[in-house]
Amino acid sequence: MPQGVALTEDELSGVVARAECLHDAAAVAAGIERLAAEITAKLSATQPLVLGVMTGAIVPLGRLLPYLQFPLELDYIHATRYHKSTIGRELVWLARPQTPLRGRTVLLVDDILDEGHTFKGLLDACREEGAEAVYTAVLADKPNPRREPGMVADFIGVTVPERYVFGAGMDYKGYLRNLDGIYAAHRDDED
Ligand SMILES: O=P(O)(O)OC[C@H]1O[C@H](OP(=O)(O)OP(=O)(O)O)[C@H](O)[C@@H]1O
Ligand SMILES: Nc1nc2[nH]cnc2c(=O)[nH]1
Repeated sequence: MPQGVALTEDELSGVVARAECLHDAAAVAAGIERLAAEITAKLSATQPLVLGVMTGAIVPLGRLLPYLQFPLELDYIHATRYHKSTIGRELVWLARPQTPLRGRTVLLVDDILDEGHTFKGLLDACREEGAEAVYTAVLADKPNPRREPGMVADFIGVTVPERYVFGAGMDYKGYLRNLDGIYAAHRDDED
């Protein structure tokens, strides 16, 4: 096994083989197009500042941007609470946006909304920085009974069940973000 690597190729193949495909590549593509249409309808006249929530936003945001054919600025924000694990902990800030938020319409783009603690922290921070309006877009919405009260994404690509999911930007212990579909990990692989 190469140095510094946490999971072997065989272990990762096993995780994928045992997983359930929830949304195949075509369904993910349709979800991205749905997001783009709804975001365009709502925000195309606002010159929004689009903030990708690293790292999970990379794939959905990269796929979304070419469909957003109106003036926008792009920056990123980085806060994490899963740390290559399947269990969320406290939110740790890694990077704040360099673009001033004061008076701006901000669109936060992320891969998944689950318990909502990440978006809660990001929304509070954007408002504290003076954003005029803050919208949220996620590729995958996971309705979770433990969801932070009031946290609902404004724009949703697809819905996933209350399972640990990966692919289309979402990681399994730091891996598998590069799969083109969305998969639910087998219960035995969840911790
Ligand atoms: O709604 P929540 O329960 O707070 O979880 C959602 C967050 O969890 C993941 O981030 P993670 O901390 O794993 O970092 P990542 O973007 O590097 O995957 C995901 O990208 C969301 O930002
Ligand atoms: N990859 C991944 N990240 C998450 N963050 C919160 N829930 C999830 C999930 O189900 N999968």
